[in-house]
Amino acid sequence: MVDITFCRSEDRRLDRTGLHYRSMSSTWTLPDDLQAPTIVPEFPASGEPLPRHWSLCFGCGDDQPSGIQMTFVVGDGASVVGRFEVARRYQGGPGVIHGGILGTAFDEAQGMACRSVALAVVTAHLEIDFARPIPLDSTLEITAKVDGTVRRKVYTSAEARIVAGPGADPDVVVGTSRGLFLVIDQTHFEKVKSMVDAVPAAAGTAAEASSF
Ligand SMILES: CCCCCCCCCC(=O)SCCNC(=O)CCNC(=O)[C@H](O)C(C)(C)COP(=O)(O)OP(=O)(O)OC[C@H]1O[C@@H](n2cnc3c(N)ncnc32)[C@H](O)[C@@H]1OP(=O)(O)O
Repeated sequence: MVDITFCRSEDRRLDRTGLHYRSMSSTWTLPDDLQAPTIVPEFPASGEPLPRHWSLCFGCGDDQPSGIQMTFVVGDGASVVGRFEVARRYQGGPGVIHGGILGTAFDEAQGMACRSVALAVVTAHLEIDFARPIPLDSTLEITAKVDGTVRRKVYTSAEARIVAGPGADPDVVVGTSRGLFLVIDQTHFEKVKSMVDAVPAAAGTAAEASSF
């Protein structure tokens, strides 16, 4: 059997403290013309809750019972801190979170961080390193930030830690992510907004869907 520890190149190895996790990504580079994030006035102050962006969203919607219902507070600068419980229905491998659920959480958190610089964005590219198994029944915290912008492009990154329940250790990074989001305008959802759960008035309005 191959020991993958010895197959990793230097920049793919984990720091054993878990504190200084080095990215495994070979494709992600920040552009030379990256601009520092300019925070929009609508973004709440550090420590304030950041409301869900859409009530039916699988990541944060409180009218979406099948979703992971992440909650957020604003962090320092262009950052957010999101949390959710790793429910047993999110199981992938025996006893641990499904990778796609962790992907959802990163997508949601990095998208929410983009609200510091833009009113609406969509994900264009997302890449994840799964660093440690994440047990069911744990509470996962995702810290996400905007690293910078180039025109409509918003470059983000995030780290996940288990902060309560099985495996809790806030000093260990259990996953990391990098993502590119694109700022959109109201026309982006024009063609699909009538499809919103077939009952937009019950859980959110078409106007709300337009603003995402
Ligand atoms: C603020 C509220 C948000 C709250 C959180 C939400 C969390 C959840 C977010 C989601 O899950 S959104 C759902 C998943 N994503 C989508 O459905 C997006 C589907 N894709 C698209 O609609 C379009 O591809 C997209 C809007 C992303 C880009 O199309 P555009 O026509 O607007 O972009 P364009 O082709 O003009 O490219 C603009 C720039 O982005 C670059 N770009 C676009 N897509 C890229 C990509 N995939 N990878 C790398 N670069 C990309 C492109 O090269 C170019 O760079 P330059 O400005 O330097 O020339």
